[in-house]
Amino acid sequence: MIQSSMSALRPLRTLLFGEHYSLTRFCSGFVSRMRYINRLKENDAACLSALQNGHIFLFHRLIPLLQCSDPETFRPIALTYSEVQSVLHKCGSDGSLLKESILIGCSEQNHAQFCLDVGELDPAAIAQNCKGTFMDLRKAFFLLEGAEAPLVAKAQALLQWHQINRFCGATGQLTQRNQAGSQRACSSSSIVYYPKMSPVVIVLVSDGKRCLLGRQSSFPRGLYSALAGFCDMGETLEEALRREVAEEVGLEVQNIIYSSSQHWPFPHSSFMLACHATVSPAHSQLNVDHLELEDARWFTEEEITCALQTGAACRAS
Ligand SMILES: NC(=O)c1ccc[n+]([C@@H]2O[C@H](COP(=O)([O-])OP(=O)(O)OC[C@H]3O[C@@H](n4cnc5c(N)ncnc54)[C@H](O)[C@@H]3O)[C@@H](O)[C@H]2O)c1
Ligand SMILES: [Mg+2]
Repeated sequence: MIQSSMSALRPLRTLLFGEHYSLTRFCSGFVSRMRYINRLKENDAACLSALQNGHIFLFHRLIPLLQCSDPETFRPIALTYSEVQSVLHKCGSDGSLLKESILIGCSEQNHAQFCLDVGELDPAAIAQNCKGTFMDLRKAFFLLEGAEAPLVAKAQALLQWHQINRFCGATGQLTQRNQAGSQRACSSSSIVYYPKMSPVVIVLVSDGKRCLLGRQSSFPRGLYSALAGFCDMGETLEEALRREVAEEVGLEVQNIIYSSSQHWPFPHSSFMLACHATVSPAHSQLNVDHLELEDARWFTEEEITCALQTGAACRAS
């Protein structure tokens, strides 16, 4: 009975997932990778062994090493442990730096992935030996392959967190990291520190026909964005959203709908929570706080479509 219902499902499976679909592999691959990463965070010896068989992405003072396949596409360079060891030796390091690698994930081929900042070494020599180029992440972010941008962003965020959290806030003593780099602990206070993200709400406000975008004076010329702001301690997502829109443009929003979330590495890790919200057309008069925003305006769908298509600055009439 079970067998016959399974075979009845086969055409549907093939339709959904293709000829090579395997239920066992499809379900267990993700689960086993997540459990593997979790185990590496808790077991220093297992993590060290995974590093020796894993892939390592290099950074220099938080700038990722990338390979440019064509002017529009960049990819991070995945090096093996022995490749990094050889590059470090050529650049005058004894290789002990490798132990400072930080776990960032696990590839679909089950290779543990790590990042390492070689900030003390000559970047030109490293780049030449690896046939890559160090490129500021802000410039490279939108040129990276879809799945690789979040991995590089996560790596940079973790490296930065370790660099600025070397001391315990309670005792002033140096903290020690675990092998995976998923935490730092102070042996005097027993406080364990975990990588931190600040929750930020970002909201597209609509009056039914137009949507509201604003710009800070620090934005590149012509760039407008949905309104955003940090959540305060004790606030819900909805409270933070209502407060930010009220502060920045003087409107009271309704009908808040959560849309999606994203880690944002700049300048220090934020956890962006994206929402939609509305105001009634009768209450859409803006009262911009110019200490926070240089400008905020209502834009029609045609204006936004045109700006996105041409890549030009989005200008209101
Ligand atoms: N439209 C946007 O502004 C936009 C778009 C994409 C990403 N972001 C990200 O969202 C973040 C927040 O947006 P914003 O700058 O408009 O926020 P905001 O409107 O809350 O104003 C920033 C100010 O909030 C204060 N603040 C409160 N909590 C803070 C914290 N945890 N970290 C730093 N500052 C804190 C500081 O005084 C800071 O100057 C930005 O740093 C940026 O990385 C914003
Ligand atoms: Mg803001």
